[in-house]
Amino acid sequence: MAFVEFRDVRKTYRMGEVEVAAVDGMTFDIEEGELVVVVGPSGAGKTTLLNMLGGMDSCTSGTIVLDGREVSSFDARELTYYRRYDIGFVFQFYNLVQNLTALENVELASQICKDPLDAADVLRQVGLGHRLDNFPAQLSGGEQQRVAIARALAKNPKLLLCDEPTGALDYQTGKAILKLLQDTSRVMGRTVVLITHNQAFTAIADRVIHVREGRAAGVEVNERPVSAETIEW
Ligand SMILES: Nc1ncnc2c1ncn2[C@@H]1O[C@H](COP(=O)(O)OP(=O)(O)OP(=O)(O)O)[C@@H](O)[C@H]1O
Repeated sequence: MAFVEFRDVRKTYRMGEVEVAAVDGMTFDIEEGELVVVVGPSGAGKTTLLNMLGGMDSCTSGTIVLDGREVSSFDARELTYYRRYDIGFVFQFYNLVQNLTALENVELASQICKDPLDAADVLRQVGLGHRLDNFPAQLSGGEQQRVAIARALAKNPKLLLCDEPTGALDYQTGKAILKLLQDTSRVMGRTVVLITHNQAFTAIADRVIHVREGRAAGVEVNERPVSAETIEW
């Protein structure tokens, strides 16, 4: 059994008389410790996929399994625990609490977890050891995204889910964040799922899931992923 399994997963939204199939029979596996890039055009179903994997949305049919547990059969209470204990989220816009320091932002997340990592240690790991006491407004965009990544990692999650994490960053800063996410998988051994519309990111992934019209149109295992520093777009 794979670490993550999606089996014929569907998500339909009803808008008046019309039903929209945001995800329309999606099947793929993810192995533990992989960096996975989910790529596809706007409207393909990437965010819907991520929301279901992260327990923020439930599927209409199909099966979703993480680490041997059937997430797709969880009730609302189980989903709350799942989001809290098992999943770390990183979004395009960092969503930090503005009146808390970098350290306090990370500690806030650790406080709701069972087995959190030390907040200062994780901030040092993401290269922010010298910024612990700064407020978000005193940090650059890239530094704020590092805090957001530290906040997600401090929960010691089974899965780190990232939705367009470089979308608001300039080219060089975006590359540095990609490198950090790649190291999060390679060095720290975390399973990282990154969604993007940028095809260039596929070169750094262990596994690439191409999403088109609500389906996994192709899944590639990349035998030789390149370092995030070397890609260009
Ligand atoms: N809550 C909703 N209600 C109705 N339709 C929705 C809802 N969420 C998503 N959709 C539709 O489902 C489809 C897939 O949307 P989704 O946001 O998953 O795509 P995406 O690949 O993440 O796109 P983008 O790259 O633009 O964020 C789109 O046609 C979208 O309009």
